[in-house]
Order: sequence, then C-alpha cells, then structure tokens
Amino acid sequence: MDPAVIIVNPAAGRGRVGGQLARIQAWVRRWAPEAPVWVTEGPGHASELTRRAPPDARVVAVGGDGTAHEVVRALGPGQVLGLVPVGSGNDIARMAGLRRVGLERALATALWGGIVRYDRGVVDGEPFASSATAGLDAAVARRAFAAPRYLRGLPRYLWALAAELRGLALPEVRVEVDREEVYAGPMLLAAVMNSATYGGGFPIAPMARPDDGRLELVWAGAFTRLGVLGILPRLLAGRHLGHPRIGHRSGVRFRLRFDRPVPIQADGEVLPERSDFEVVLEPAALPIAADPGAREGTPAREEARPVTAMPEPTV
Ligand SMILES: Nc1ncnc2c1ncn2[C@@H]1O[C@H](COP(=O)(O)OP(=O)(O)OP(=O)(O)O)[C@@H](O)[C@H]1O
Repeated sequence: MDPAVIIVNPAAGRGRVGGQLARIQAWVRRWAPEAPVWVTEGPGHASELTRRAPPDARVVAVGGDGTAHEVVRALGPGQVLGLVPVGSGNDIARMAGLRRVGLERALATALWGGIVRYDRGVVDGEPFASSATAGLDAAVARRAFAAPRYLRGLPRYLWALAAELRGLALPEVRVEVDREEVYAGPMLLAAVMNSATYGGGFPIAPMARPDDGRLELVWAGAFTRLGVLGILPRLLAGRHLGHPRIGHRSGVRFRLRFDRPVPIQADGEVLPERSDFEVVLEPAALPIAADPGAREGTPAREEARPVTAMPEPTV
C-alpha cells in the first residue's frame, strides 16, 4: 500500500462527519493501521496537514468540497488525492465518479484504488479541482454560509440566491479566452469549469470533461432579477446553453477584467474579491485515487452498504 494519511473534517456535512469519526477510526485500525487519522481543527488546517504528509502519500479528504479543495491547493507533486465525500456538496467527488459509494467503500478506493490523472485549474496561483467562478454565484456561495442550519444542498443555495438578488447590480467585464476577446459587456456570472456541476449539483457546464485538456467558461451576460428567476429552471435542468445571453467557450487560459472587484470562489471556497480574474489549465496535474474507469457522468457504481470483505489492493 502507498503511504497514506486520512484527514477528517468533523464540521463537514453540517457537523455530521464528527459523528462518523469513531466508525472511520475503527475501519482504519482494522484495514490500514499504518495510516494516521488526522482531524481538522478549523479552516485552512487540511492544507497544513497535507503539507505535513509524506511527499508520496495518498492524502484522503473526508469531508465535502471545502476539505477536498484545501487538500488540492496544498497537494505536493508526488501526492495523490483520495476522496471520501461526506460533505453537503461533493462536486469534486461527482467529477471523479465517486459519489454515493458509501463510507467504507470510498475509504477503500482512496487507499487502494487506481489513480486517474485529472486536469487541474489554477486561479491566480491557487489550484482548484472543479470550479472557479466570479460574480453572482460566488456571491451566493459566500452568502450560503449565513443560511439557516436546517437548509442543506440545493435549498441552501436557493435561499442565498434570493438574498443576493435583492441587491443585484451587474459589473462590466472584458473576457479573453486563449488571448482572444470573446465578450465585453455587463456580466451576471462567469464560471470556469473542470467539472460539469458546482454548488452541490448545478449542471452549469454539462459539456465539461475533467480529463480532456481544457476548461469550459460559461457566462451569463445582461440579466435582470426577473431574467435570473426565468433562467433558473433551465439551469437546474442543464438546458441554459441555448439562451441568447448565455455564452460558452472552451480553452486553457481565461482572463476576465471587471470594472470593480467582484466575489470569487474556487471549489465553493470563497476567495478575496478582485477585479482581474485569471484562470489557467494544467493538464493531467491532479491525480485522484478513483476507479480506473471512473468518469464524469457515469452512474454511481456502488450503493452505500457495509463492507464485509475488503477487496485486494489493486495498486
Ligand atoms: N474543526 C473544524 N471546525 C469548523 N470548521 C472546519 C473544521 N475543519 C475544517 N473546517 C471548515 O469546514 C468547512 C466546510 O467543509 P466542507 O466544505 O468540506 O464540508 P461541507 O460544507 O459539508 O461540504 P460542501 O462544501 O461539499 O457543501 C471548510 O471550509 C473547512 O475549512
């Protein structure tokens, strides 16, 4: 077995993961006693622990997209990301075909599964796995932290969207893809996507493939409040791309210059506001311990169930 460390965020899944800690520790004691289980103490700690892990380790993120993102942004060149998706969003795991696999099965894949090299994005020097966005959706991600605790997943984002729409005022932007100007005008939101979904399952870029050597920019131009509410059902169904004020371009280098600082997020994690937003693609730079056949959009291969016999290690 490759060296491995298991990083558990007890606050993920709205605090539910803390309740799973004993189950995780018991599984690790039984099947991988040499792998330490490290529990995060707050924001940023998973990045710090990743830097402390052996340079050739599998670094397993037990949590949601926030935990996985903290590992991704600190992952060394010889390390591999493992995913145990028990958060409330899990778009990174969805991208790697690893959703709804069950806790024990996900741990086994993270420790022994085949390694798939996915593309990685970098936004102003910060690596990300699934999405980097500017504008309304980043503002919504930021606002979602203030949502009532009983709201999870989609309802939480819809609550935050309603709150953000009240003060909607669109910035002007100039957009370059691979050094060619493709749009200039008002902008509601811009999403540079490696995965098809963000925000806990919104299929904003249904054409995105995380291993095709490019990223997909999807943007929404001049929308009114009413226009946003009108496009929402199409967005939820992944049928927004034919709309005249929705744009799409593939590429490897994206630069958006706004007339004022705008909210930014990467993998759902809020970054400091800025007016110059630059994203580049690094092909096959993100190794993830996923099944060799796992690809975006494949149906869940294994329903959650207790594991009674562990598979033989495959690597
Ligand atoms: N011990 C801790 N206490 C409080 N927050 C923590 C702790 N450890 C990590 N965090 C923070 O918890 C946040 C949420 O984690 P994460 O995103 O993994 O879970 P989630 O919100 O359930 O999932 P998702 O992002 O998929 O919706 C992260 O931003 C992380 O920095």
